[in-house]
Amino acid sequence: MTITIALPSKGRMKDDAMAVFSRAGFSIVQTGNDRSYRGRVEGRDDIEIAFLSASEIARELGAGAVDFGVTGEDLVRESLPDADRATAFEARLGFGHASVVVAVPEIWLDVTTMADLGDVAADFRARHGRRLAIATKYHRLTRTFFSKGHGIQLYRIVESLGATEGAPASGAADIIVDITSTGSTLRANHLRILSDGVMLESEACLVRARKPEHDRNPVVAEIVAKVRAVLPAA
Ligand SMILES: Nc1ncnc2c1ncn2[C@@H]1O[C@H](COP(=O)(O)OP(=O)(O)OP(=O)(O)O)[C@@H](O)[C@H]1O
Ligand SMILES: O=P(O)(O)OC[C@H]1O[C@H](OP(=O)(O)OP(=O)(O)O)[C@H](O)[C@@H]1O
Repeated sequence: MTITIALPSKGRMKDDAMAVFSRAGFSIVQTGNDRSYRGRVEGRDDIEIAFLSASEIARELGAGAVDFGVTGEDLVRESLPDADRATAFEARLGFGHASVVVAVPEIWLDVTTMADLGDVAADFRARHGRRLAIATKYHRLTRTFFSKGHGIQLYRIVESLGATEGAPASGAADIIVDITSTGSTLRANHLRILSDGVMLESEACLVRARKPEHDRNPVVAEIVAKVRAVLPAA
């Protein structure tokens, strides 16, 4: 059985993922040209590489269409209803660090915690005639964090696929849930992270699709062991 590893098809995440595999002894060559979405590992015809977008990798892992993937934990948890049942996070790779956060306009001076936000949400309709609107592309993570984590049920999610931080200023939403790394986009848009508003601290991970046949496949164990061996001790 050939083992398929899905790697990000572009950007720093692609370069960093290829570098980890190379250090682990799997030297990846893109077949065809630079734009090709297929690759192989030098000297190994039992491993196949697929280059996909980071969010596609999460979905393909969920569908079991690939055996391994390198992608952000945020995308796996957002894409899959029961990420830990469908996949195994085999290694945290030490790059692609970003946090998924709840951020409110800086001028909401008396809203510093999720409990404060719960109070705002509870009487938002009475005050404004509508529910609190949250702009995000992280629907599943937001629902879980707000409803299960903090008992906040009164809100509406506004789909946002880009420039999410601009939504409060444009009036498209009241607050946001988005990814941040340096925080500069939030600051530029006069938004502030709630003190307990970090939903997930994500980074790129080596993720395995859970499949029964992996248990007795030495190549699966080899890939996990060799990648783990080149990571700095946690
Ligand atoms: N500053 C950052 N901004 C956005 N994503 C980041 C940042 N730092 C790390 N990441 C991580 O990178 C991943 C997203 O990568 P990318 O934008 O390439 O994915 P994608 O949304 O699938 O791409 P595409 O827009 O082509 O569909 C996420 O896991 C995210 O956590
Ligand atoms: O905290 P910061 O360092 O300012 O980074 C956060 C920003 O980076 C991402 O945008 P990016 O353009 O990288 O990707 P996206 O638009 O696909 O989300 C993200 O959506 C934020 O807007």
